[in-house]
Amino acid sequence: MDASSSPPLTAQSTIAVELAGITKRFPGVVANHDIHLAVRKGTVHALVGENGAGKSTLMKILYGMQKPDEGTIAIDGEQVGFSSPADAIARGIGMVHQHFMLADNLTVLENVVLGSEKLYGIGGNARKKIREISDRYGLGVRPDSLVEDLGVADRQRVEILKVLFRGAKTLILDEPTAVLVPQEVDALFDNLRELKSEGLSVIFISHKLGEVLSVADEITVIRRGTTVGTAVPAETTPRQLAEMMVGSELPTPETAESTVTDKPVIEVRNLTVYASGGASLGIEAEPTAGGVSGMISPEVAVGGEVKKALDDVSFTIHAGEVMGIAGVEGNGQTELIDALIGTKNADSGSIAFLGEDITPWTTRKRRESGVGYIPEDRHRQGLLLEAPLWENRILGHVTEAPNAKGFWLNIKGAQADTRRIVEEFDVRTPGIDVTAASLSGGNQQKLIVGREMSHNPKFLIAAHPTRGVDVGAQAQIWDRIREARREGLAVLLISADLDELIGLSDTLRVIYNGTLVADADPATITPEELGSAMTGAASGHLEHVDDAETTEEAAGPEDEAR
Ligand SMILES: Nc1ncnc2c1ncn2[C@@H]1O[C@H](COP(=O)(O)OP(=O)(O)OP(=O)(O)O)[C@@H](O)[C@H]1O
Repeated sequence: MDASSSPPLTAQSTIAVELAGITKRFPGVVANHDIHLAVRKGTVHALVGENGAGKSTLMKILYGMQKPDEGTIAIDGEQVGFSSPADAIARGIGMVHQHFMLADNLTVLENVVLGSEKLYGIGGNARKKIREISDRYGLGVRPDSLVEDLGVADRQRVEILKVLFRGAKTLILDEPTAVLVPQEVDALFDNLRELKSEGLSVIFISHKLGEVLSVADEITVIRRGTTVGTAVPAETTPRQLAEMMVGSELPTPETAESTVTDKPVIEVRNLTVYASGGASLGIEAEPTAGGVSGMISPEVAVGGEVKKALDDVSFTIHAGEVMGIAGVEGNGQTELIDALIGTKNADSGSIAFLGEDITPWTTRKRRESGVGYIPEDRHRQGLLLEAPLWENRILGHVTEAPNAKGFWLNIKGAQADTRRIVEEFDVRTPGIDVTAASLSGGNQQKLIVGREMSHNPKFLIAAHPTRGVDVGAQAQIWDRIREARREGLAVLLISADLDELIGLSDTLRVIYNGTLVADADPATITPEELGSAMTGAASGHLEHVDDAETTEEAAGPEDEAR
C-alpha cells in the first residue's frame, strides 16, 4: 500500500456523504441496525462485511432504491430524503451494479444517453461530452463502439462513464473486480485514482480484502447489520480485516495435498460447439435447473455465419482431481459448461462419464447419474428467485432423495434437508419459507453449493463457486470441495478469481478463443502470469497443449503433490 497517495484523513476533510443511524428491517431480519458511514471527498471508501452483513441494503438506501426505517442521509452536509434512484442521481450519487446493464446491440453513445437525452441530446453534444469525460478520467471509451464488441473491462468503463455523464460525484461500485483479470484490476484502480484526484468519491464494495487494502483510503466494516469499526489500510492486514468482519480469529487454512487418481471420470474428446446453439440430436428442449436447452440449428444463425465457440477441445478429469480453466469471459467457457451439463448439444466430438458415452443424454439423466452443477448465473440458472428456499432445494433434483419418495415428491424431506443445508452451510436466513430473492447474494450462492454437494456428485461442474461469497464462507466452500475430492470427486472449476483457480486446482488450463491453448502448474504460476496467458499472451511458464495425448499426460496422477 502506498500510504503517501492517500489524502490525509483529518477531521477537516470534507464529508461528501454521511449516513447516520441507519436502520432497515425486513420481515424476520434487521438488515441494517444503527449504521454509520462517512465518506470523505476525494477518497475511495471501502465497505466490507460477511455475506448478508447489510452492505447492499445500505447502498440501496443511499441510491434511493429502498427507504430506511430510521436514520438520515446527508450529502455535502445537507440532509436529503430519496424516494427513487432519480432523486439520488440528481444529488450526485451514481451506482455501477455488479451485473452490467448495457444493451448489447447499441453503441456506447446510445447506451450512455439512454434515459438522459435531456442532458446533452443524442447527437454531437453528447458525443463531445462522452469524449471529454473519457479523456478527463483516462477511461479510453469510444462513443461509437458497439457494446457487443467490447470486453468485460471496457463495458465496466462504459458503466462508469454513464454514471459520470449523469453528474455523479459519489460512485458506488458493487464488487467491480469480481469479473476482471489482475491487469484489468490495476487499470480500474488507476481510473479510481483519477476520479479521486478530481475530487470525486468512490464507495467500493468487495470481498477481496487484498484489493481493498491496496485501493481504499478508509474502510468501514459491517458485521451482522451494524458498523463495527473503521480501518486505515496502511495499518491493517487482510487477516485482521477478515477477523474484524467475522468477529473472531480465523482458522489457519490446511495445506492441500494431491488426491488425483488414475481413474478417468470425464473424458472429453474433440468437442466442438457452435456459438449459435448447435445441431439438434433429436432431444426435446427440457426445462432443467440448468435452464431451458435452446437448440437453434446452425442454419438459423444470424447472417448464416456459424462461429465455433468451442473448437476441438479434449481433456480428461480423473477421480480426485480439480481441473481449473482460466480464461477471460466469453472464450468458450459457457459453451463448455452447457455441453457438459447437456443444455447444449455437441456439434462434434464426445463426452464420456465413467466410461459411458453420455453425449446424447439429457440434462436430467446426467444429473441423476451424478453430475453436480453450480451454474455461472445463479439468478437465471441456479434458483427460482420467487420460490421459497425449500423449493429451491428441490430444483434440479426432483426425482432424487430426500426430495422424492418413489414417484412422489417428499416435501417434508426436502424441507428438513433445507434446514440442514442452512445450518451446515451457514446460510443467513430467518427461515426456509422466505424466497430465494430475499437472501443476500453470497447466501444464495451458499444455498446452491449446499444443494449440489448434498447429492454426492461424482463429477461437479463448478462455475464461479464462490462468486460474491465472503472470505469465511469461501474457505468453507473450498473445504467442502476438497473433502469431496478426497472421496474421489472430479471437478471442472471455472472461475474469474485467479487465487481460487490456483489454490484449488490440481491441473490448470487456459481457454482462449474456444480452444485450450496452454496448461499451467498451479504450484508455481502467479495470478499475473495466468492473467497474461488469458489475454492471449502466454508466458514462458506455460506449456503449449497440442492434443488430447499431451492433455492426458499433463492431467495424469504423476502430477507432483502440492
Ligand atoms: N428485499 C428483502 N427482503 C427480505 N430480506 C432482505 C431483503 N434484502 C435483503 N434482505 C436481508 O437483509 C440482510 C442483508 O442483506 P444484504 O444484501 O444487504 O447483505 P450484503 O452484505 O450485501 O451481502 P452479500 O455480500 O452476500 O451481497 C440479509 O439477511 C438479507 O437476507
